[in-house]
Amino acid sequence: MVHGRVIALSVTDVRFPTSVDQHGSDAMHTDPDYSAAYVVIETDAKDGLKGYGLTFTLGKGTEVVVCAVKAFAAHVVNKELEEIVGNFRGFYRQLTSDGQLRWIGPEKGVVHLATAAILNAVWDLWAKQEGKPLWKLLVDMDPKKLLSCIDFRYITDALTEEEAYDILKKGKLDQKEREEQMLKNGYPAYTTSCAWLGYTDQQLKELCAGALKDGWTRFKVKVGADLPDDIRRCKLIREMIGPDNLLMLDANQRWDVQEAIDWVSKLAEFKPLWIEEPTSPDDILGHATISKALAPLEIGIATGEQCHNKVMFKQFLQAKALHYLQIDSCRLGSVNENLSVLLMAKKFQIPVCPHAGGVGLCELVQHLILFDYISVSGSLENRMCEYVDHLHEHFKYPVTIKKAVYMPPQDAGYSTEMKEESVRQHQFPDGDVWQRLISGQNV
Ligand SMILES: C[C@H](O)[C@@H](O)[C@@H](O)[C@H](O)C(=O)O
Ligand SMILES: [Mg+2]
Repeated sequence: MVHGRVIALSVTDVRFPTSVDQHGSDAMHTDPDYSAAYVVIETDAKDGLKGYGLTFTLGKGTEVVVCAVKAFAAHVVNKELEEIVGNFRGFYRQLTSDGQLRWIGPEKGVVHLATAAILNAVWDLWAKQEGKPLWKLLVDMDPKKLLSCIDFRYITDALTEEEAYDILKKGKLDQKEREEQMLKNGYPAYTTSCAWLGYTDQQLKELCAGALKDGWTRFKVKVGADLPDDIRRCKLIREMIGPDNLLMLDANQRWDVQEAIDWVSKLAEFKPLWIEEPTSPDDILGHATISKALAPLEIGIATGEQCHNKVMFKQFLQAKALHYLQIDSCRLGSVNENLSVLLMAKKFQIPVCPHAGGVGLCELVQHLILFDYISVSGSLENRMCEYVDHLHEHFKYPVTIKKAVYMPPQDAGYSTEMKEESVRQHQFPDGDVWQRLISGQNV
């Protein structure tokens, strides 16, 4: 049973200067400082457990999200935890329907990122109080209880609560076997760490050679800024990984619709499995057009890391505008909204291949994809979870990757907790790391 009354919610602006070495760089985000609005929830319960939550942001964006989290705090503080998770659908609705904050969303952008950070902390605390890793809390949960966490408003034309219940009931069959399989073999992953856009060819070669040695067989390359560069880099990486390993491309929204079709056609010889975010993440029909045009080349469309909410995912699915659905643990309204998207993907038979990386995204999303496999999709076909090898050392319960698979986390919670020392040092602008940078150079 959950217990305790929330007595405090704090939020910290935590930033890592990853742009200095071009880690995380792509065709649109050329100077990304991986950052998080980091939330801690305390209760008056005697167990002393705290809930930790975050949303992933980049540099300056963090201060705006921090402001939004503070604006939401009154909804959480002084509430009994039981009141929150006992009617989680209602609480989700309460946050997303705040009569004043809704105007600057609704359910999208900064307010939605803030909602994610807060609710991620609530889920962490819930799982900790139950003494289970979050994926296991979800796997063990009764379908009716799971459904009571989801707000179905706006999606019932695509997925009714009854249909969702049937999916979850079927998901219970052979669940135990799939759980054991995950505990033994882990969940398949791909790596993006070898080929950020700002890396030199030499770096790309070295990182790729290292990754192959570590057993990686699936690689994502950033493209979209300069075609001759893309051709050279794709050729290099395809030569290194050979014809049988998988190659994915990510343009991070760089092109117009026709431009995307023309550009990707010129990279078809490198046999990419998918092109990710070829155009504006909001352009559902544009993605559908690109998808049709690239079908003869057998290149799929992947998107989702900047898909605002379940309504957009619904339309992407209805319009047949994507082949690989990339949920994000911090862009949607936490586990609650992600559950609805996993269920819609199951109904539309589209594989979920989560977005991860950034700071903390691998730690969080591994729980969701494990639940998806064990209790919803039951399939590994065309499925893999992104992995990026940065900043795990700042987490108290970092991911365990073994030979290119995620091994299920065992510690109670949502793996969201950062090391106190890391938070202190990277707090912006007062942490030591930033003070040193500010005194030495302009940031
Ligand atoms: C700014 C970030 O590193 C993005 O480039 C990254 O999340 C990326 O789109 C990805 O798919 O991993
Ligand atoms: Mg991407």
